[in-house]
Amino acid sequence: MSAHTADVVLTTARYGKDKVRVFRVKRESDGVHYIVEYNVTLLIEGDIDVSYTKADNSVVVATDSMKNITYYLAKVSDYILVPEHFALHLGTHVLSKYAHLHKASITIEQLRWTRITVSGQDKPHTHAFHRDGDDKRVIQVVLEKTDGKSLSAKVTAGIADLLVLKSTGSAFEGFIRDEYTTLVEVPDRILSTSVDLEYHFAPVSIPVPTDPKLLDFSIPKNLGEVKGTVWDALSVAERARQCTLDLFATDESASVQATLFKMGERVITENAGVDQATYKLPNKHYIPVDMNYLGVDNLTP
Ligand SMILES: O=c1[nH]c(=O)c2[nH]c(=O)[nH]c2[nH]1
Repeated sequence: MSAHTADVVLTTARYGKDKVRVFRVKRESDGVHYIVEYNVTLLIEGDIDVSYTKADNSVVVATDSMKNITYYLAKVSDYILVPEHFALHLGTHVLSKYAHLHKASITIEQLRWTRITVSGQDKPHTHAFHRDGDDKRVIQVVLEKTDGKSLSAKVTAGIADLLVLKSTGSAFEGFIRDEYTTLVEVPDRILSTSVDLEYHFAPVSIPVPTDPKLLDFSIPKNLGEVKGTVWDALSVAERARQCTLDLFATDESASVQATLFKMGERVITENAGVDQATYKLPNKHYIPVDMNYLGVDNLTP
């Protein structure tokens, strides 16, 4: 809202449902189960001003209905196992169903569940899983109506809370020394951070579905031809996580900044459809305790 002396106008309006918890088991005929756990946020925009300015609820899709739509699609969508694709399906469904809505923003946070490998068995278990990390996949999809026949889709994906530490292979030297500097230069230090990554896929266009059940959302069949794009989202996510860990482990780090840039470079060069990457690597300090007063050197590794 913006205020003037004479009147107050509504400039933008957006609402929706936060943290819809979704857990889906996909049972294959060979007895193998696939599971996903998501926290889904769905926000919508469109011709909804009168619900704010005139108390007219006739344009309001209840947030409770948004939760039900999310549950319904989680049950019936073929795309549930890939959060980027599920978010595209959910947004496409909502914008096709409600003509007065123009824009949908979906965020999905995916929790880790990895198959247990039972001692003595060569294959991972068919239906038992463990949480093998606190890091999450985070997906954001913004879908907007363009010409009535198609939707423009901006998809970003990434990682949150991937906690890493290395006990050597990291230096920090040569930085500005002036009257504010107390930090000691070190050729070798412990480096730890909680990795936060967001990468942008090149924008895509999605046809508006014509099926009465609005479930004819479809993605290209031949994933081989789309390596590194949004249609290859699971492999992109695996490569992004693995190259982040690889670089963190192997880079002789001159600084967080220099290591961060190398990570971003790898994410972009390994994935043809990714045109931008943003890392946040907050330094988690492990400062050695000075024990020289006890005659013990704890400052030299
Ligand atoms: O890799 C680092 N970059 C910095 O900019 C910085 N600043 C700081 O105090 N320690 C570090 N480490």
